Amino acid sequence: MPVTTANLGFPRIGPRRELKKALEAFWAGRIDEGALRDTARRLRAANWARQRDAGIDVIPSNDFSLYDQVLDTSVMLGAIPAPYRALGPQDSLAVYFAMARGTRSDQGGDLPAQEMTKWFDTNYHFVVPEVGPDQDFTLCAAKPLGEFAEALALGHRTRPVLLGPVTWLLLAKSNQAGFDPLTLLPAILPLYRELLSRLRAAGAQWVQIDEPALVLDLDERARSALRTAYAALCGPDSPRIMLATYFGGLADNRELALSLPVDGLHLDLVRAPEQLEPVLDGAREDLVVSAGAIDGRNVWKCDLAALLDRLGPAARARREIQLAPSCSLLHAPIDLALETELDPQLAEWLAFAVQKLEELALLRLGLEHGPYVIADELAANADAIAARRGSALTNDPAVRARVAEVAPDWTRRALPVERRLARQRERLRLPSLPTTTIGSFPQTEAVRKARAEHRKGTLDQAGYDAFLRAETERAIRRQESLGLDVLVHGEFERNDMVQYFGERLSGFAFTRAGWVQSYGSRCVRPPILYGDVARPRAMTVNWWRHAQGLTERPVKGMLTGPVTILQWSFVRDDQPRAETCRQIALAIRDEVADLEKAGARIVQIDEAALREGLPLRRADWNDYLGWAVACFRLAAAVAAPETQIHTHMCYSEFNDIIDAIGAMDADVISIETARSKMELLDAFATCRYPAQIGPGVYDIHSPRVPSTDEMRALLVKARGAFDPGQLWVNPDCGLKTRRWEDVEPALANMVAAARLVRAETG
Ligand SMILES: Nc1nc2c(c(=O)[nH]1)N[C@@H](CNc1ccc(C(=O)N[C@@H](CCC(=O)N[C@@H](CCC(=O)N[C@@H](CCC(=O)O)C(=O)O)C(=O)O)C(=O)O)cc1)CN2
Ligand code: MET
Ligand SMILES: [Zn+2]
Repeated sequence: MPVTTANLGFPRIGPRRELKKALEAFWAGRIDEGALRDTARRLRAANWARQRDAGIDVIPSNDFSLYDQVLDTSVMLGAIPAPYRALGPQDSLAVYFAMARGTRSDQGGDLPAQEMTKWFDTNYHFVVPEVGPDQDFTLCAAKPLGEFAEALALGHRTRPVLLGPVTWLLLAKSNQAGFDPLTLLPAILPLYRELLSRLRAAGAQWVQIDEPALVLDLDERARSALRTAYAALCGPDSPRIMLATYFGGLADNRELALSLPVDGLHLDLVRAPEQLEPVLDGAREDLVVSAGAIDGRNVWKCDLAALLDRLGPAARARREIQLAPSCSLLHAPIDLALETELDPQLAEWLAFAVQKLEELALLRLGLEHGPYVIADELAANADAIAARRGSALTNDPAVRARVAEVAPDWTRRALPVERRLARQRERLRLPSLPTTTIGSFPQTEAVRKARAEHRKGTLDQAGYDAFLRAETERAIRRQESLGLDVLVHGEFERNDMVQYFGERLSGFAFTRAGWVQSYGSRCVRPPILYGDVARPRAMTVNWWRHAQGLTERPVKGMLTGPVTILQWSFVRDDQPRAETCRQIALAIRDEVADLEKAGARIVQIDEAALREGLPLRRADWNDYLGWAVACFRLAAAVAAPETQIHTHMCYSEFNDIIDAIGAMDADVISIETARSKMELLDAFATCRYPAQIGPGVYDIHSPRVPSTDEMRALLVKARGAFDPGQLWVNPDCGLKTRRWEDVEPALANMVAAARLVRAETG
């Protein structure tokens, strides 16, 4: 049987972030819809051509999105809450972007954005579908059909990608307590059937339906929903269906998956290599097995020889095998060829999206015709793998020795939380319901321009520093006049909360163009953590000292925590993540000690990604939470009892990990709650969280300015769940993506709300 190559999805932002730039220009009114759609069309055409040129047989369509593929699915099904629906036709950009971003009052609207949350265990965010009991659905198939036709006209008979109905419903939230979105399955299946038959009529021979929910712990409802769904969707009117699972193994869902009448099954063999044999053994003979053998979530070159060995037997059997990345390449940077400044030795070890597709093509040649047809490439690949394994770059004996020295008391603070808080109260003398922000202030055009000029060399170090110091001073003055109680320096010197630290630690490398979409137009450039991590010198102390020197009010030292640095980097795969994380924790611990020595009374250690790093299967939780919490404590516990340790987390569902949150033993935690209207607080209240907590009252993901009343109502709700002395008042997250014009009135309203509630509480 032939071996084919397939891709599950290609990054859509463009090699130079063309989509980001076009979106932001459109939102700012600088370009019109036609120009935005032209850019989108050009990007799709270029992506299809690149995939074909790389040797990919099965190329996806409808993997493109102007914002998010889950939102695309909601709109396609007509799951549009009434206030947005009123803004225009189902497929209009007005409706689409209102759901994604909310509408601004100065433009005649005042709608909040829909909730956003993390896509499985990635740093990609999707817009959460919202449905209710009297939900009606209406199919608008323009996007998948349009993109299929567009590709066909360019000579590519693509395999359209659809998000599966069961995963879509499992990700949806109900707008009414007690309602289970999964009960809507019978209502959406006819729409999917209609869509499939129209795709088939348009010439699609296959579709890829993503059901990553199949790698989760599923209850019987979800399992039976999958059976019902695929019994309905597979049939003579549909194209053949490649059911895609990724981000983990099928494990106890394997038999279920194999019982579905689909034509193909995609497996993530990077996260769960052990599932290949049992699937091959258990599958119908005509089931096409898609082997997700190349890591779509990391940047390392594959080991070609090892993969030829592993996949050889499957390729020689009678079944059709497809070679693919483990998941969509959405999570990988686009093209290593754009990196001109990487250490050439390190560059030899890497593969980005384009290179990963080339690896697939090589692998196919090797499997089909024997390794000798790719002898040169195999030899080069083996050299790179061996060089990385043996390289001194990845091994720093001093770091190893220090990690070995860590003793249990390094992770314990000297006093229990109640006694620490008492001392901190004495020292800080804050009002009740103290107000603060999460750290960053707007990264304005001017800030980015200064940084870009500094990098290019047109602004010298002294000039750049002077600029940043002035910017920090302005932020301090603004916070003082807003009446905030605990201040921040504003993070103007940071390009990103992870990249900034990576750039100051050894063991990390950086790309020029290795952008990965985080949400909408927002991208990150995850550092590449290739070696042992050490901190050559203090990273933040001078900025903190400058800021604290400008004001009497306490300024928080501001650090990113070890788990978050780990989670948002491309991490070495030659040792356990826990080991790498401990090295980062020691570096952050030294920074905490230095900030304290410099006089910081409060140090915030952000662990925004702690929840996102949670394994998808419950059976793996304890192990992860054990080392992740220990790493946070290793970083924090060096602080004296009177130094207040804050932590911050966003988009976190804490209900099921609340014990671990408590075990972090922070003095204050700030969390995202505004969008979910304080839903999260129950967990903290029920477990009688002993420390202090700042539930976000201002949704910073949207440019909308929340009113005093609205934030006051949220605070009143929070006050019901906690002791008055326990609560802080703050936004959901940092303000770097916002403009001062929105931030100032919003924070003024926030301070006013805090004062109202203080007065009411007496
Ligand atoms: N790593 C990470 N993950 C996270 C978050 C986060 O802050 N960091 N926050 C949460 C939400 N996610 C977010 C992700 C990105 C951004 C964001 O604002 N990203 C910026 C880029 C930030 C950055 O790296 N900026 C650099 C580079 C700026 C830039 O574009 N420079 C140009 C040159 C510009 C010029 O020459 O004028 C270039 O490099 O091409 C800088 O400021 O220095 C963006 O997309 O616009 C916000 C939130 C969850 N995950
Ligand atoms: N201190 C960081 C900031 O305010 C925390 C952000 S969490 C994504 O931007
Ligand atoms: Zn945050």
